[in-house]
Amino acid sequence: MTQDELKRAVAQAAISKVESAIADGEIIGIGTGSTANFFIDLLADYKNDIRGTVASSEASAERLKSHGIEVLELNNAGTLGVYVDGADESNHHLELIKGGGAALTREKIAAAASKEFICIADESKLVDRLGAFPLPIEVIPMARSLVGREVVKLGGNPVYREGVVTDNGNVIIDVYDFMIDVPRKTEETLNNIPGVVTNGLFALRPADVLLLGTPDGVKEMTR
Ligand SMILES: O=C(CO)[C@H](O)[C@H](O)COP(=O)(O)O
Repeated sequence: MTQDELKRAVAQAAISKVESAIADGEIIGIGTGSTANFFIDLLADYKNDIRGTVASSEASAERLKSHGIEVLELNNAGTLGVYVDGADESNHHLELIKGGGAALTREKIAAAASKEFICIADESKLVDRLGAFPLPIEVIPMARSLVGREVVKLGGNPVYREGVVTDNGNVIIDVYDFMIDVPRKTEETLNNIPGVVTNGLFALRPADVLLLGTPDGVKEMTR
């Protein structure tokens, strides 16, 4: 199976998981990225049944609207029934690295606003230890150099993601060669640097369910 076929399979499995939430009139949170895009496209079949969605990026909002699916502001949506999103890495505790698509802050907000976070990924994303994927940090532009120096003090190798501006008007620093032994601690430490909006570790609010696409079918992991 190709990677896209695995992504589509997990997106289909996630659709089955959210059917009851849709029937109950819950608002569905929608992530960002190529796996989330498969989910959005499959969700189009339910556009007449969905009360509303909240998107974690402008790109996902546009894709939802192109299918005729209602998109709400989070401030008007209350608690989300379920949030479905991809990841760049997941460990076996369902702690994640996200933000490869630069949408990490809105993704973290949507996950925090949700009763249940379902992560969808192909099997290449499951790792024993987080950190082979460079850890994204969203940074207020004037703090870029300061944050970079602080990251070096913590042992990371910060690289400015040139040409990328987030939906919130900020920049992204990707941290290479980082030892992430205790993800919750690293998440807190980085978020305490002035100028950091948030970092791409989802350990304080990990996924509740991980649907993993494998050639043998979709595997489900829970915390
Ligand atoms: O965090 C993200 C975007 O900010 C994505 O969920 C992550 O990059 C995975 O993307 P894909 O499904 O394309 O592999």
